[in-house]
Amino acid sequence: MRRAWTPDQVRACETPLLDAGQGDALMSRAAAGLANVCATELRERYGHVYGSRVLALVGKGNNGGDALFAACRLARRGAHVTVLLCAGRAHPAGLRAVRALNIDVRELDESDDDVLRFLLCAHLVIDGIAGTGARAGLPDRLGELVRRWRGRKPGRQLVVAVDVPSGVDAGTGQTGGSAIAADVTVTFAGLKTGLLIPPAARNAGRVEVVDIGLELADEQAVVLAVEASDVAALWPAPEPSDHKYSRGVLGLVAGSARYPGAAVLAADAAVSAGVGMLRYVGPDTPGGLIAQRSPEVVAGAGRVQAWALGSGVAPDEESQVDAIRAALDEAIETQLPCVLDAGAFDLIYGPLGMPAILTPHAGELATLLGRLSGTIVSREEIEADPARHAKSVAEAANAVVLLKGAHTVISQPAGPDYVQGPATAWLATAGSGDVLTGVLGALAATAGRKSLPQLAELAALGSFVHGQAALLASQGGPLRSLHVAAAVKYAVTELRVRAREEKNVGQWQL
Ligand SMILES: NC(=O)C1=CN([C@@H]2O[C@H](COP(=O)(O)OP(=O)(O)OC[C@H]3O[C@@H](n4cnc5c(N)ncnc54)[C@H](OP(=O)(O)O)[C@@H]3O)[C@@H](O)[C@H]2O)[C@@H](O)CC1
Ligand SMILES: [K+]
Repeated sequence: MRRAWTPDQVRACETPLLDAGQGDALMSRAAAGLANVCATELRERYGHVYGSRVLALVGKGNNGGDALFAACRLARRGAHVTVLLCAGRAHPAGLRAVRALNIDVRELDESDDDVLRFLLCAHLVIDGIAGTGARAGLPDRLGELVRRWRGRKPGRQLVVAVDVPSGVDAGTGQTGGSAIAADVTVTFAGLKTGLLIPPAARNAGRVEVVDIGLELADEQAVVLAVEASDVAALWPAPEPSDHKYSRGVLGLVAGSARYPGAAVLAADAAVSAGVGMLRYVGPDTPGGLIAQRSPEVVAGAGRVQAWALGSGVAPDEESQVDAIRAALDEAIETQLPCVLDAGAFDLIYGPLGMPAILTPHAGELATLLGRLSGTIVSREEIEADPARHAKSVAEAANAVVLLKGAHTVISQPAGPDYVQGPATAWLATAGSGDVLTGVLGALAATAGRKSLPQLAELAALGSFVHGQAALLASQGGPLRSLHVAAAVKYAVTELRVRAREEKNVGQWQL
């Protein structure tokens, strides 16, 4: 599991060490780790550190201090370093260190053209303008220069952000008007929440964590992300004594004569994800299509361990809406977990009476937010701060909210958020959400876990595996949602087998 902490949590952890006079040591470790990553990246991209042109953008705080000391280390390894002071002042000891090495130090009072020339000619730009102490957005002139640089940036140029890309809010993940877009972010002690939360997560690139001797407690992390190594442990697997009913039965109310494909995709995905049994509730079309593709699916309602409701159901499909309503009533009575999508959202007017995962996209979240809390927000406002708005709906509906998007944000009323990054942009295609509903439904039916924190973890797991299945189905090119549904089985199997092999290798090495 990847874990992230708020800047305040990291600062609280730093304070005793700073009080004990270890601030310089912390910065020295941070700068050494930063310089090492820069050197490795320079070697990988250009073959050498010696002779490469490095530009360090330096702000007035400790983030700039890290960049200055790292610049010294790279200069000692033969890089041609230029320092651009972006705020007039800079970390005094760091500045003394670069001056002692005769490193070229410039100020932002150079002409725009000169600054752009520095930016465009560097092999490596180190972004030490601002870190955890920063607000979202860059100051006006700097922001404009960064925008112009981004428009003309050479493809091979490397941008390494120090701790967080400047211009992002390290806590909330907001970016304001302008922010640095990094290829790599070298962060210290542990991930800051803004490195996982969109939109800032898009600016971070690959994130490398440098150990500087701070111990952040795993259980206090407030944003998490499921990764490959978690799947084997978390994915529900049958015991030898299990049968189809004890594994878990999923009830699916989805699709309609108008949108039959949603039901077919959700059913395919649930079967592929390994549900004990699937009961499909709905009209002959799409019921007949499902039976043809998946003869193991049982038609009609019956006892289930979870419901997946609403994909491909329009508000005027009365029989399907009634079936959803009946399933919700049963779920409230027996506290069955439900996965609610599309057509099911129209039936939510307040806190839900059963454990549930809602799977809206930004537009549907805006509608839910308006209905549940009277707050009117646009789709764009949600995309600018998805974590906050997902949390509002999670609190108002007392449910887990999985907000679909390139980054998937999973929020719950009390407990950590999860953010799953994009596996492949090809997944942005019709039917993706229906496949996800099937996967989440299968997980809810078979995991036997239904507290909201457990459902939030399952939602993150399902989202991650959905992305891995998309990677298998895509192979770097266009994909079909049917193939993603089928690939769920192979994604889970591959990740389980890989975990077993790694465990065996580990034992052998011991
Ligand atoms: N503490 C430690 O032990 C360790 C800390 N470490 C490092 O310290 C970093 C935190 O340093 P920090 O607290 O000095 O703040 P920092 O992020 O450098 O800059 C804040 C200054 O920038 C300004 N500013 C604000 N917003 C801005 C914006 N959008 N764009 C531009 N400027 C902006 C604002 O000034 P203002 O504009 O308000 O006058 C403020 O004074 C941390 O990320 C890590 O790298 C490591 O060395 C490990 C040990
Ligand atoms: K930075």
